[in-house]
Amino acid sequence: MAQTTVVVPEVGMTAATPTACPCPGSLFPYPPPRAGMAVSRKCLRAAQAELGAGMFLDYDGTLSPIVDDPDAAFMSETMRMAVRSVAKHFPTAIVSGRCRDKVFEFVKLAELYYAGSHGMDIKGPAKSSKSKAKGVLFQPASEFLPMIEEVHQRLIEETKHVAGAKVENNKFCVSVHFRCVDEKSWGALAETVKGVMREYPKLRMSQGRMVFEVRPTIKWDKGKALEFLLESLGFADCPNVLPVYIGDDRTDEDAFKVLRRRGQGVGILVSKHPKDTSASFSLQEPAEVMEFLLRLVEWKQLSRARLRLRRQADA
Ligand SMILES: O=P(O)(O)OC[C@H]1O[C@H](O[C@H]2O[C@H](CO)[C@@H](O)[C@H](O)[C@H]2O)[C@H](O)[C@@H](O)[C@@H]1O
Repeated sequence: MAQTTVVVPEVGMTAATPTACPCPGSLFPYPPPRAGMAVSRKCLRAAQAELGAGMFLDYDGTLSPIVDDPDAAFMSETMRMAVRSVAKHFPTAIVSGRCRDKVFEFVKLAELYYAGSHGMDIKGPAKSSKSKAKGVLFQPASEFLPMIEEVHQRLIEETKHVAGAKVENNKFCVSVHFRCVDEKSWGALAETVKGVMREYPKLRMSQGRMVFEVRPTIKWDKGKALEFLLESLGFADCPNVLPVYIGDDRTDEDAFKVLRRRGQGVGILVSKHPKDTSASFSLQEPAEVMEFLLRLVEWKQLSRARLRLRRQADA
């Protein structure tokens, strides 16, 4: 059954209900006073103690700033360098609503894992990697490909009269963007999309940041993708592994919930505004995400150097 959603602007949907940080020993509640560096303490401690960690990063709004044109959501070269550096120390995955090929075109790092289409298209690193899950490929919604292609065409046809609307094919799901649509037409556009959805009971509609997202009703989301990746990486039952998931959107909440339920790792919400969230920490914007990643790398390098010195002294 197609899900119905109410159109709300992204700022308007915030709910000022800060969640207390669930991590024992962590220093700052959500949202921290100055999110930027506060958030990194627990992760840094892990890096320092030579514990393993896995980085799971959403793309839009997390690694790249939100822009009007989805095809122009480029990440900066410095952000790319930060992600590349972090991936040298921790297995790193991009978990995005975008089609996997498209997000790879933006990120351009072959050594990462990519989970595109909200986790419905997972692939391990192409480049030589020491990782256990190198050859992994998982597509739980492949039977929906023809239906998604059909609904994509239908949505293009049905929304072509709405100025500013843009339909994006994300392979196992479809996005209908309304960021550039006049606010007065949002309701009508939502009705049009819902009308098409009624013909496809095996698909459902949800709402992201100024976007309607159409996808299969299967029980698969970014949270399931995160669990799949943790399993593939051999991290599932390792208390000394600290997965870090960073994301800005409603769909990232599924991943935050997984971490909370498992009592493993930390979820970090990227938002300038307080929101209802299952994340434990927040960063305000992609620039802070970059700073956080670089700090993590710095501390990891420092801890390695410290360990080397200690070993030399003990020898
Ligand atoms: O899971 P994500 O990587 O965050 O992908 C979610 C959607 O991101 C993109 O749309 C969003 O970013 C666009 C570019 O900044 C912006 O114009 C749009 O309003 C946002 O919703 C992407 O285009 C969608 O297909 C993804 O589903």
